[in-house]
Amino acid sequence: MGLADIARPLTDAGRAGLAALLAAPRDAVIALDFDGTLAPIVADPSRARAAAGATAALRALAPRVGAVAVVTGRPAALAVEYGGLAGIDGVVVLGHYGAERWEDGELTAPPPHPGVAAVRAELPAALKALGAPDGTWVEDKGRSVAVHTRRTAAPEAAFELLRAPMERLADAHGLVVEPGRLVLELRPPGVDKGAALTGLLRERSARSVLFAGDDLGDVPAFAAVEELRAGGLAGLLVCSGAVGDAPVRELADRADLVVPGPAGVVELLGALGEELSRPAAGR
Ligand SMILES: O=P(O)(O)OC[C@H]1O[C@H](O[C@H]2O[C@H](CO)[C@@H](O)[C@H](O)[C@H]2O)[C@H](O)[C@@H](O)[C@@H]1O
Repeated sequence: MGLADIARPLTDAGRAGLAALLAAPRDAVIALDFDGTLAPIVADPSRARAAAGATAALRALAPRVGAVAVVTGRPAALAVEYGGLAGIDGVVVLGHYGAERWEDGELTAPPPHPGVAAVRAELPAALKALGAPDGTWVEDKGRSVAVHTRRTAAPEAAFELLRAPMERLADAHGLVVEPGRLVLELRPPGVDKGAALTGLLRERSARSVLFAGDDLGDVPAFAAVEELRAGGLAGLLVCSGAVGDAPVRELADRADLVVPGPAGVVELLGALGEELSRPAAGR
């Protein structure tokens, strides 16, 4: 299947975004979330890896566009490792929702927020006192901690049980809760994927953007593209419709294009790469 079969945006804005990307790819940024978008969702976060064909598709696209970026809640170095991104020239990784940046093998990151150490110390007793069910699991991400409920017997109920208390614990230490797919992440405030993406687009003087995401943490990036579109940037918003979990309604409703999970994202990226490898007027 070619790009015309795979990428049929439902909106005028999305069609304009795709057209602008194809007309002037070197002025375009392709920005992608990691978990649920480039990598299928799995029960153990340490086993998440880029979907089959994702790394090859990014390798083919990177030299043809202004920039390829991975914008993720993951630590940047982990996204590089799990995504097989280390050898791809021109890829930027904005990790921890934009607090970290990895480029050309160099990681830049601010000092850790002191509230994270405090939460890390208090969390085991807090979860016990709350009666967190068996299977509740804490992922220590260094700059944040994430409480996962996917491996409990009733993941949604466990998520709801823990949500308000985790918000109180985060607040007590100057942190915020980032809710995601059966995960409550306690992290420093002041960054989000919208600000991270906007900064990158400005830095690269981008004239078009494709952003693909699947989860609540991607909503600020969708909002940023919507706002930038109002100011003249062309943009295509892609929802990676979850395979397994229900899609995040807010993203699916705001997307110009919904694709079937990471396999669909890879298919889209592959078709874009193929299209951009054809000789065309103006490129
Ligand atoms: O911004 P992202 O790249 O989407 O990262 C957000 C969170 O993703 C991870 O959790 C999710 O993926 C796991 C592995 O597939 C899955 O087990 C979990 O249920 C999902 O919520 C990651 O573990 C978190 O640290 C990220 O914040």
